[in-house]
Amino acid sequence: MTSMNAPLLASSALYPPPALSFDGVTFSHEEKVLLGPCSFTLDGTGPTLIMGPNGAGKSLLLRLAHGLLSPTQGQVSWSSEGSPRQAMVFQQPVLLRRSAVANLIHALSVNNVPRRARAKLAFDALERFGLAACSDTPARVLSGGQQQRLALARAWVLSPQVLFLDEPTSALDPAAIKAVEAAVREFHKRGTRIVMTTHDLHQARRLAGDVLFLSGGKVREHTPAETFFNTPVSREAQAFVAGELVD
Ligand SMILES: Nc1ncnc2c1ncn2[C@@H]1O[C@H](COP(=O)(O)OP(=O)(O)OP(=O)(O)O)[C@@H](O)[C@H]1O
Repeated sequence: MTSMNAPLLASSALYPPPALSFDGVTFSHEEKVLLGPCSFTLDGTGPTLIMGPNGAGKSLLLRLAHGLLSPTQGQVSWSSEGSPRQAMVFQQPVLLRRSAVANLIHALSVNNVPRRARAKLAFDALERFGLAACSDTPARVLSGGQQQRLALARAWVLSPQVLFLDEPTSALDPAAIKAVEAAVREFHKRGTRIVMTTHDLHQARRLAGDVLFLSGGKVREHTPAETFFNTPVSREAQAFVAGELVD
């Protein structure tokens, strides 16, 4: 599912993208602290890859950043005035029961893009993401990789300043993973802030500008990617990079 929560501008994303700050953010459920307290700022060029073992709190952090969850304590803020235009792509894309192109046109319509501009924007995005031949195919009949590219195309037409991706390739084969990574690079080149979770160390090495490493609901490390992979500081990150089983 792609969700937008700021007015859509006709232009592409503005550069540099807004910085994201967590200030003492905690998320608790039934009195149990699941995440935090977390304090960090994402103000580099990224992409930011969020890594850590199962249950570390990666998805919670992404959902708090995107505003799908509210912190129990602390504040999530942006350097921009108000919340930037942002989209989120999930592991399992949520697509409407209609054609690929109609999914994009619907997204443009609900974001108040003028009717006359919608078809061109939609077809251009399908072409960019290698889906031109599938424009009339029902979205839910597309392969998993095509569906994920359609979810990315739907985000693309809305020119987000920030794109969150939660394990977008964990259900895909290598060719589909390559296509999704190429799409992520396209967003990055356009100046969109990318914040993405992955379990895949190789993928993180290919994509990351910086790495935010979580374990046990805490941020253990936030460093440039090179530092994270070559000289991780925390014991947890050292074990993770070494491929040991971390919990
Ligand atoms: N809405 C929620 N309410 C209660 N508990 C939750 C909620 N969302 C997640 N949790 C719990 O919070 C912890 C962190 O979950 P989260 O999904 O963020 O981990 P993760 O690092 O993304 O893990 P994985 O790599 O397995 O996807 C887990 O113990 C999970 O069961």
